[in-house]
Amino acid sequence: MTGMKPRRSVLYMPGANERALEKAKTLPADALILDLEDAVAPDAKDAARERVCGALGDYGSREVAIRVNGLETEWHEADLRAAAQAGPAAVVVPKVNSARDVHAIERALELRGAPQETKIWAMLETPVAMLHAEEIATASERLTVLVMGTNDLAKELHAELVPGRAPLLGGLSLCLLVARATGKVILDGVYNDVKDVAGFEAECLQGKQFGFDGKTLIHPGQIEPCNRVFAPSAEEIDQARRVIAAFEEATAAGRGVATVDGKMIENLHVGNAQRLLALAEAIEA
Ligand SMILES: CC(C)(COP(=O)(O)OP(=O)(O)OC[C@H]1O[C@@H](n2cnc3c(N)ncnc32)[C@H](O)[C@@H]1OP(=O)(O)O)[C@@H](O)C(=O)NCCC(=O)NCCSC(=O)C[C@H](O)C(=O)O
Ligand SMILES: [Mg+2]
Repeated sequence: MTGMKPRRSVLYMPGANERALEKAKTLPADALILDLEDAVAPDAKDAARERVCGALGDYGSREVAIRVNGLETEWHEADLRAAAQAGPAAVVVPKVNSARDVHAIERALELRGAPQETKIWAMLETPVAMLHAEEIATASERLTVLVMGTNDLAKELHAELVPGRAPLLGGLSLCLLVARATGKVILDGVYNDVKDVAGFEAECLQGKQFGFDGKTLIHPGQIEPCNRVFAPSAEEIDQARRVIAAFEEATAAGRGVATVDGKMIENLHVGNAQRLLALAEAIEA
């Protein structure tokens, strides 16, 4: 678990919005996605591409990704060429529907000389992607992160975005199963109402309880609550330390099981406790 990267809060910024790109330098999001897709109007695509690719060096040690336009669009080719040359931490690809799509991106990045450090983050946001999630996740070693696109998914499903997200839970669960089965990081979708703090926190908590590694965001005001919810709390850290200590003690005494606060602890609980402590350390660092 060394080298674990916190990705509690991953903020989208419209690539055409100079003010937002500037402001993000001082924002405490774990990672940033400079967007060339939905947040940029067609007339502004070329200027946004140039601005975003030129801005990459300005965000310190944080992961900075570029979201390109989708494979079927007229801007995709130019976006990918520019991103490959700029060498962001990742290229975020919207509306990935198959392993073939991932292979096409991988080939294009290699042909255009993208550094190996530039990873692929695939957005899962269509019904077809839900059905192909496993083949997408396993299509390339370069693909390290799955990103839920819950607005597009709701649109494609003809579903409503309601508190608790009942219409989306099947897709969210499926993608989480795939992420965990294939060892990929997975980020939850965005919450559109930037003024609804309580609703946003409730959705962060739901995402954390599901097992998401973090959440994608659209506004600076969402960063602090998101970081808080997705970080291990002081109680969770204390509990994890006690689980590890109790299990070590049991093992030393020749037992394979222990109890902490009256609850059974086995080897499998130790793995989770170690992961939680590694995340806490990575956040601290
Ligand atoms: C949602 C917004 C349009 C709201 O804009 P606005 O009302 O102007 O916000 P504020 O006035 O409250 O802004 C306050 C200051 O914060 C800066 N700001 C705002 N948003 C960002 C941001 N995302 N990153 C960095 N900085 C930001 C403003 O410039 C103000 O700064 P200052 O002047 O110094 O006070 C707006 O927040 C916005 O455009 N958000 C991002 C939208 C976006 O990126 N959308 C695309 C990604 S989401 C998506 O595509 C979903 C997915 O694909 C799916 O299918 O679900
Ligand atoms: Mg989308």
